[in-house]
Amino acid sequence: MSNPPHGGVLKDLIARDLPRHAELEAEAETLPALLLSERQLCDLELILNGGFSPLEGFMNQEDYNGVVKENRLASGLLFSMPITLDVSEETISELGLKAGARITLRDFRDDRNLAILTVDDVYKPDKALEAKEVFGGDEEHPAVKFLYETTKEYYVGGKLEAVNKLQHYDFVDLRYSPAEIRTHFDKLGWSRVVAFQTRNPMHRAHRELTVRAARSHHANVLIHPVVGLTKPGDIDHFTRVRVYKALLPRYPNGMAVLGLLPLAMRMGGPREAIWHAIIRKNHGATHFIVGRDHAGPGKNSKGVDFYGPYDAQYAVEKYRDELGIEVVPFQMMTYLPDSDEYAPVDQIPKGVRTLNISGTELRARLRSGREIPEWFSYPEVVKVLRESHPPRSQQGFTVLFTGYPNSGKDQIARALQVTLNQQGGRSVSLFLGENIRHELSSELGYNREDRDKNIARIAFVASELTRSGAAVIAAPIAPFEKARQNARELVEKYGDFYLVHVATPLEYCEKTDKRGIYAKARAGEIENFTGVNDPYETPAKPDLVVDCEKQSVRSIVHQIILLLESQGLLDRF
Ligand SMILES: Nc1ncnc2c1ncn2[C@@H]1O[C@H](COP(=O)(O)OS(=O)(=O)O)[C@@H](OP(=O)(O)O)[C@H]1O
Repeated sequence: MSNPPHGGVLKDLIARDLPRHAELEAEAETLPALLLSERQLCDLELILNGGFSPLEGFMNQEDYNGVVKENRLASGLLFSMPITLDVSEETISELGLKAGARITLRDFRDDRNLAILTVDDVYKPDKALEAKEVFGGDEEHPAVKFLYETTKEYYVGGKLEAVNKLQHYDFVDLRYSPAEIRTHFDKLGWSRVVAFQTRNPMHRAHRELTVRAARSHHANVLIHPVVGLTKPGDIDHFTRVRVYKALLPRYPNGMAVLGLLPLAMRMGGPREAIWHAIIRKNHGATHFIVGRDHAGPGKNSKGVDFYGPYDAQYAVEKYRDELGIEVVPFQMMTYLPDSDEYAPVDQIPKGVRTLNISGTELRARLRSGREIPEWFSYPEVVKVLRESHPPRSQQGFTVLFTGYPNSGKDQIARALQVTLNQQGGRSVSLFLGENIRHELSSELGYNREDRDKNIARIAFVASELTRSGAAVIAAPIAPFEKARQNARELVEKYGDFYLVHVATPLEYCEKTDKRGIYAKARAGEIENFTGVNDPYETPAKPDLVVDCEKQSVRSIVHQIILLLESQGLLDRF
């Protein structure tokens, strides 16, 4: 038998409402509909499948106030995280949201009807209070930023009736609802289960920690990673799940199960730890590991920790009697090279040597292709990480040339393409100003708005190619600083971006113009011609400045190659 759910009854609304499916589906089609955001969908999924039991819907004002102020629902039951459905004033009037109204909640990805909400109340939350009480109030806290920047001004409370499950297309076999995982535990004959929450890849330390927890509590292990929303910048869940799958065979046979949790984390430290424990209890776990700085977002920009390292552990300890799931506090595990074992940091005798690789160090090693030792992680785990974090020599990048017409940027761009092709190892895409005007921007002219659009399109394509590991060489005029800066920001999400200012003087560009295009512009036959009757903004922070009047194309290309080499992009293994 698994642990009873929070409040005693698993609120599996999908199972409850299945007998009325046809009727509810028909009604859902007739009601005003609200398209849910990604975060709202995560919350909805866990309300519908009972992961948030005893909730049967989004919180009304009474529940919300109780949870914000004292971690309690109106019934008095412990609950630490506000689960609310936010809407704007326009949506309230568009959908006619008022007590008693019924609306359909839809999935924005496929327009499927997921649930019908019967409105209990519509209320305006005190965001400052929520920010302070629930998350600690620091304006840089990701959940506080989300609250102020993304969350709408009103909340709608009300119970839900389930119409359809959310559709998932990734790792479907590993997604267990609470009822499914409980059945699975029963099948395996597990009655004591210690759940492990994670939003990071797992290495040897995590395997040791979970096995120790299992050993000391005579339990089996549920590896229960979050695959909904985690902290921005985290390793994507596709990579992480492949890591967990690779790690699983390293557990003694039959000891551990991997199940994915579609939770939208808030990074709420102590509040979140209580919430996580309740969710795991609903999934049938009897024990829950709470580590150092559990669900904490780290430090703010001043280097101050959002939470103390053990705040989460104190919080769960405070409610231990009513949580109904035993919390297993854990210290960080550290490697002891002399005995080739892992031990909790607080149990290491003075003078014993320890080794550790921080997350930052790990990322640096992945980037450079440097060794990741077996004492830290398993080769099969490292292999998965390396596949999604290729070394610099296999990462994509973009070189954007900017300069006057006939500045020589096209010749340099072509020569650079040939040089990179000679080196091999990457696909190289070349976008000359005129090709792009022909293929991608044929309807655009040369006023500022159109030029900005042209550069934005080049940047979009360049960013996608950079993401997939290609080298992109683009050579538009790109006369405006803002558009160049936007291009940089977009590409840098996925790889390196280098701006090369081809600063050949205008007179020289004009003098050597064999196409006669400057002459036409001077004769008034071309409007908005850069350098003649349209401005060129000199780049404020180019990565390189070159000049075709003074330098040969060959020497300029060599300079660029040296720049790329210095950044590790041309290394060979
Ligand atoms: N009005 C006007 N101003 C500037 N350039 C003009 C104009 N009309 C046509 N051309 C020719 O169009 C070529 C491509 O321009 P771009 O797409 O690079 O311009 S921009 O970056 O969008 O500003 C560019 O060629 P290259 O310099 O060879 O790229 C110009 O020769």
